[in-house]
Amino acid sequence: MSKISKEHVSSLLNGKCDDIISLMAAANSKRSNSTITYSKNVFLPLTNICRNECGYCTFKKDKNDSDATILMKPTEVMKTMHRADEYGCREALFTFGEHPDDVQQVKIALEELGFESMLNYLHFLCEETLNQTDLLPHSNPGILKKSELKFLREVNASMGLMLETTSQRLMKTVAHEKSPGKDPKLRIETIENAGKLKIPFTTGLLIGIGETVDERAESLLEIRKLHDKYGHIQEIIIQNFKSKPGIPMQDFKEPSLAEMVKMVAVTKMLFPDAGVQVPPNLNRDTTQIFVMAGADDWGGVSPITKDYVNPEAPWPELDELQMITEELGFQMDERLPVYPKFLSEEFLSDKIFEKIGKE
Ligand SMILES: O=c1nc2n(C[C@H](O)[C@H](O)[C@H](O)CO)c3cc(O)ccc3cc-2c(=O)[nH]1
Ligand SMILES: C[C@H]1O[C@@H](n2cnc3c(N)ncnc32)[C@H](O)[C@@H]1O
Ligand code: MET
Ligand code: SF4
Repeated sequence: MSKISKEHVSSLLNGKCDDIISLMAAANSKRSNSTITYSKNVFLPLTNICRNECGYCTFKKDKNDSDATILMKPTEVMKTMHRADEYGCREALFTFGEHPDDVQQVKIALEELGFESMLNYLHFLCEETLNQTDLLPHSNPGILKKSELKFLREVNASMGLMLETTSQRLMKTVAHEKSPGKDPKLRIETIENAGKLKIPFTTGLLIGIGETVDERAESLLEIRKLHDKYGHIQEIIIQNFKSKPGIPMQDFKEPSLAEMVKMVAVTKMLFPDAGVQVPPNLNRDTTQIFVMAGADDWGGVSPITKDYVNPEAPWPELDELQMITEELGFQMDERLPVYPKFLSEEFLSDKIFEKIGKE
């Protein structure tokens, strides 16, 4: 499968009705069992200050905005963490703006707490999480250097970075023109370094931000290439762009159901050895179709926090997810933020391995 050409992938992504139905059936047959996995998580948006300005994002705030979170304090983070622990959550998802400490206000807030940098603070919070709760950290803080990945690996069960797209062209369009951190070269480098360091890794694509079908094919093949080389990709998120009032891309058309179905099915065809996630909260009415097209993971679902990146899209209740899963003849299966095949000393730091091993 890894020898498949870009032309072939593009032609699958351009398929019409009958082709799509065959593609869905083929992708559905690639699943390894009849379970749809999910992770019970808590979302910790440590800061919404970000050096980038993606044309689709409402998460990032300006430092002067009244609703900016310059920095969540340790007491606030750990209070939410303990509540998550009581609810039985197992994943602490640390997602926030990229290089926030380039901004003076964040830098000062960190210094007041005694931290030199955002990543030192993140490391501290991950360690506190491991020491005080049963949750396992999964951090997704944007692009990282190899040394930074190595430092965070000690205290993360897995890490994540959306590739978004391999399209260099989008660096000159409204999607990414103000986002140096979305340069595909830098994102690929981060994912590659995570592979060298044997970090179980979640990545994904954002569909509908101006990329062409060929560029979608190229993006999938790039992830396939990285996974062939390092074997560290645990999950691929196929995320559909949601238009929101006030964003620079508000007039962009959201991807159609057919486009998304083809994308999900082709992803499962190319990655029978990884989870394929379509966020259920962004597809309330169409979620089951993606399962029929080969998706096998619901991602992080939180009983106590919202999706701060898409706050207008509440996560379905677990009961509802269970109903729509079982209606299709599948079973829900809770997973940790690290997939079972990576539960080894090779892919986990001593600290994480010991913590999980004690269960
Ligand atoms: O709830 C969300 N979880 C997001 N997650 C978490 C994800 O849903 C799950 O927690 C992972 O499946 C954990 O393995 C991300 C994880 C990444 O590594 C990279 C990007 C995302 C993006 C989101 C997101 O927009 N919303
Ligand atoms: C955390 C992830 O959320 C995604 N993201 C950011 N903004 C949007 C949007 N408007 N619609 C869908 N996904 C979005 C990006 O892919 C980012 O990496
Ligand atoms: N800012 C990071 C990125 O875009 C994390 C997700 S968006 C809040 O990669
Ligand atoms: S998507 Fe991430 S990198 Fe882009 S502006 Fe939003 S927070 Fe920053």
